[in-house]
Amino acid sequence: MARKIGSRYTVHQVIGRGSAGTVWLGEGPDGPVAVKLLREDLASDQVLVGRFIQERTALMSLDHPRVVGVRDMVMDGDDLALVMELVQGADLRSRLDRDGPLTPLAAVSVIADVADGLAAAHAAGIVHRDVKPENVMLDLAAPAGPGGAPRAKLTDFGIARLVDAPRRTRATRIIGTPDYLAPEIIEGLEPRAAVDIYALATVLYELLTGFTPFGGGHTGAVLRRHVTETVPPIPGLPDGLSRIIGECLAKAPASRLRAAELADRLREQLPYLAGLPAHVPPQGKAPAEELITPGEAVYAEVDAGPGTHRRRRGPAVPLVPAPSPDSTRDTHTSLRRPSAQELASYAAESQAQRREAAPASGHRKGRRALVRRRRLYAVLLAVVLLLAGAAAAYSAFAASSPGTRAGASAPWSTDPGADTHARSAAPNH
Ligand SMILES: Nc1ncnc2c1ncn2[C@@H]1O[C@H](COP(=O)(O)OP(=O)(O)OP(=O)(O)O)[C@@H](O)[C@H]1O
Repeated sequence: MARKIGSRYTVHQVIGRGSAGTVWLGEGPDGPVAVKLLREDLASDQVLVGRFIQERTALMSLDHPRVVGVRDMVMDGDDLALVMELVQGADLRSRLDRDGPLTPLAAVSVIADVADGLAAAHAAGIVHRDVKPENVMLDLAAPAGPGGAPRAKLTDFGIARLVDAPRRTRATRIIGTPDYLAPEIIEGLEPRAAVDIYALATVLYELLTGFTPFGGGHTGAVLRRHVTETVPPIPGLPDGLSRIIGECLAKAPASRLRAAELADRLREQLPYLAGLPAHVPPQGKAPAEELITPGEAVYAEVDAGPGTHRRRRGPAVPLVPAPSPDSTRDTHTSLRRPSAQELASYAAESQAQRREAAPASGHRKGRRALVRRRRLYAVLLAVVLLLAGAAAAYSAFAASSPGTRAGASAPWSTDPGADTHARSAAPNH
């Protein structure tokens, strides 16, 4: 059913839904467009509308081949809509869900494209703040890139800020998608360009392996890992590419590469990636799932504006996928920011858990096994001594009491009444 949006656009059919609204296929004066109609509750928020007007110029002036262009921003009665360039293709999440990890060549080519888009945005002073596979469109109408990889475009620029800032971004809350959140956001710092680099490196990791480096399990566990854990290495990757991923996932924002540098460094890697196969994730239980502790429930508070907290698209579990109902990924969530003490306690807890769970060196592993064996022997010895003592005491008692001999089966009865009855009845026999 066709519907008018403002005086210039008509939308025909829904092509996608996200947390902020519905995306429609539409028609404008210059041809086909994609129109994102924001949710009603957002569209009626006066602060958001003000922000919408404020951001209009910045978002519309971001013009780059690796960014999905915002053509117009429309306010019409109850409708608040972003009119975008229509991309003939699919988002990267759908591609990943359908086909699994990409070959290293395709993954790096796609991420280099997105880094180009980010470089343009950062140069214009715009931080995306919600880089994730859902927000990368694969442009299937464009000629393919290196190794036949589709060209990529980053979309949803400024949406996280636009939609979330007016009502929810207080000092105590975190806005974003947990798997891709840079540690400084969790620690309460103002998100700068480096948060996009961290998120993009997380996406690269996910394209290569099929899972995010710190995702999986309870949201609190995910946040803690971002702050305290080191990146699990990807086997079989050229060192140069592993180094790039490590630098971009550095905990300190200043240590990360800038977007333009990242794009260049990734393209330098392309010759070394030709012919490398896509990663096949092993099956089994994810070690990170075992690291989740009950204390992490303090993070569970979620701002439940309609649609702001969605769980979907299956598990994003570190190392191997685990079909746990708790391991689906939150997308675009508003969370309570943990206090410094909570983070510190999670850090300490994390180290302790790591000592327990991480593969130990042969020496430490052997020593722990020895200590465990000794403890087991001590417990067994104590049980044997106790039983021997009890048996001796019983034989002494049995020898000195004829009444007990008469009701010999009674002391072993599981019925306390039977036991009492046997002993009290014996003298009458
Ligand atoms: N410019 C576009 N051209 C073509 N399809 C688009 C365009 N923008 C979005 N879509 C489609 O609409 C779907 C929903 O997009 P939307 O941006 O609303 O949500 P999302 O990014 O998937 O999730 P969230 O908003 O929760 O982060 C996308 O998955 C994509 O398939």
